[in-house]
Amino acid sequence: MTQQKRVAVLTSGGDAPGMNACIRAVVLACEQNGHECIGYKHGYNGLLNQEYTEFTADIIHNLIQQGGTVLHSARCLEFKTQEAAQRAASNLDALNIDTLIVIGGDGSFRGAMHLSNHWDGQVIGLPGTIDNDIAGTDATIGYYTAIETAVSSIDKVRDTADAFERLFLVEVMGRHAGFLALSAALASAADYVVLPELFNGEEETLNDIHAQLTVRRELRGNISYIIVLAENVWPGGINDLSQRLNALTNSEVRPVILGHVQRGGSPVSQDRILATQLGAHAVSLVGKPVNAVMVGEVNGKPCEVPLPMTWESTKPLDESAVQTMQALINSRYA
Ligand SMILES: Nc1ncnc2c1ncn2[C@@H]1O[C@H](COP(=O)(O)OP(=O)(O)OP(=O)(O)O)[C@@H](O)[C@H]1O
Ligand SMILES: O=P(O)(O)OC[C@H]1O[C@](O)(CO)[C@@H](O)[C@@H]1O
Repeated sequence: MTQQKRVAVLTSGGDAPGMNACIRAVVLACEQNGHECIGYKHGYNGLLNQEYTEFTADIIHNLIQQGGTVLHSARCLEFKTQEAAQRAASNLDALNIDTLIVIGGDGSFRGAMHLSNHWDGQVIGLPGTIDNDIAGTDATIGYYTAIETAVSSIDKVRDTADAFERLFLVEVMGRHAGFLALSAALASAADYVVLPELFNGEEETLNDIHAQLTVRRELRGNISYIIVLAENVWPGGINDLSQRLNALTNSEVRPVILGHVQRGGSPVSQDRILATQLGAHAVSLVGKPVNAVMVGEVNGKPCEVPLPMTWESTKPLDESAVQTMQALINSRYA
């Protein structure tokens, strides 16, 4: 028989499809285990301003398929201060909260750790970000949906690229990691992909693209060419790369920034299932002697990882995906 606890949940940092599915799982699992559950709104701002909501059956009804987050999200710079963590701790104590569940990215986990250093309660993180840049979990909630969104957009770009036999540059999100760009490039059969993890500098990249494109044109004539560019890699940004490619390849180059579209939309099944399993597992830890951990998933099984590990280790790109990419995309005409 589990002891009844009071649990609070919040979503923080960039929103991700599946955050709602995760909130739903947390609320339902709490109900199942006899815990009470409240939701703080607007990320850590809600914790500082004591802005929260009691969950009702209405809030979680039909929630699993909705994009965004019903609790809203925020980036709260103030939370980095000692005073903020102390205020958050006393706000949690005032509501007799035993466990705080934070759904967010590595920044949100740093915030969770910061709070944990000032609060006696239990803190559990759940990985929610389209970037998939969190060590200790194979995937993050929202990543799979963002891949689908990027791929369906690139498919559309391809139609017009083909019609005009143009070179297109498509910028994909991911902050400083290339997971989303690599997966989107593989699934959309892009012709070239520029990733932060494998970036060898501007000149080398330009020459490489030029060499690949030249062989391709020799073989197939003046056909379309799609380059996926991970955001924040190219020092001068996508327009600079576009102009330089234009001059170098004597081609009409069009830059497309997919942007925040990648954060929206109804979560795909993989994100719903991941969110549901991780949310339920987090609640199974409530009241247990486990603290300041992220609940992630490795090889299909939930696992607990100390929060600092999630940002102190750098998560590598999947090796076999990189090999496939090198064989079929970037070094196709080697
Ligand atoms: N070092 C820190 N100490 C305390 N709080 C932090 C720290 N770093 C981040 N936070 C809190 O976490 C919030 C979210 O962090 P951040 O903006 O980096 O997004 P994230 O959680 O990494 O998600 P995403 O990368 O998907 O946008 C910050 O706005 C801040 O409130
Ligand atoms: O919505 P904002 O604050 O512009 O943040 C954009 C960043 O957030 C993310 O969408 C999620 O971390 C990144 O991919 C992107 O770099």
